[in-house]
Amino acid sequence: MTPRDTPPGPLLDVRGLTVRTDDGRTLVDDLSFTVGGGERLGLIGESGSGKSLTTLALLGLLPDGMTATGSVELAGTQIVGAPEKRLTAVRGRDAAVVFQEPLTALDPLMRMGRQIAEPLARRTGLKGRDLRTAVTDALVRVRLPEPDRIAHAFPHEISGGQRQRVALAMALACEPSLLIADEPTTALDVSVQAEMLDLLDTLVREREMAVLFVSHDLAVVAKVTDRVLVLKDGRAVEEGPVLDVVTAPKAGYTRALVAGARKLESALDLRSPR
Ligand SMILES: Nc1ncnc2c1ncn2[C@@H]1O[C@H](COP(=O)(O)OP(=O)(O)OP(=O)(O)O)[C@@H](O)[C@H]1O
Repeated sequence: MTPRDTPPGPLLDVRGLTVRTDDGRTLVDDLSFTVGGGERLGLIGESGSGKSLTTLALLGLLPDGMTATGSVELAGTQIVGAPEKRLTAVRGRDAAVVFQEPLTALDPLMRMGRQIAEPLARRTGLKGRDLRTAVTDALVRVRLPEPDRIAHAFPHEISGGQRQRVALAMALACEPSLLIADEPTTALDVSVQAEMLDLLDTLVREREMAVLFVSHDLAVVAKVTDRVLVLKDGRAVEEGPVLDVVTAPKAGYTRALVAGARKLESALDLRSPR
């Protein structure tokens, strides 16, 4: 990871984050949490609990008709209320996001190689043949076979699992300090899911990158995070080390989540020591 002049304190410091619609509905309610450099936090809750809106608010990407209040400091930059120019500088460099549906992040009319080349060129200044080599390397690093074929393909010409790897390669191309992964495996087949989780785990570990991992699936979160924050109806109901929350959940809602978590046992067995 390229060292940057980041101020002391957590990499991501969220205080009293609240998201309201223009017609007065509160969808995220007074949320506070931190993510330190290299730390992995899981954000968990069932559908509609406010996970996606929280991640969008962290990067100033809320849809029209919604407003965030409170404070989100990312690597020392205040995101809430920041002008677009400041947000553009932060996105990709300090935090990059991988969404559930990679097509959200990919331009359907641009070959995959060019899409990865753009952030790579911005960060490294590479051009021409060197840039092409760097693109191939980035595709190899996310374990894509036939990187040259993938680089020449359009998004619809490769599989969903391959697209998600390309989206991950794009997110990593800027070497962000924080990777936000919003249900990155939910749309994938179960076998592909496990590979993707393993890949994500390895790549962020190598880079000592912090991760905010968003999922409705406690088993998945238990595999890849250190700490977990449980959301219900836009509010935090519980937070703690993932093993504590899983083995001794305090809130009734968390207890129900744990009871319902499929394959939790096997997930914990597979959890690699950190
Ligand atoms: N563009 C929008 N306009 C109005 N309400 C919205 C919008 N997007 C989300 N919501 C509402 O905000 C609440 C939180 O949604 P959010 O998408 O953050 O939940 P989530 O936990 O990410 O769920 P899922 O796992 O299904 O994506 C829900 O009640 C949802 O209906």
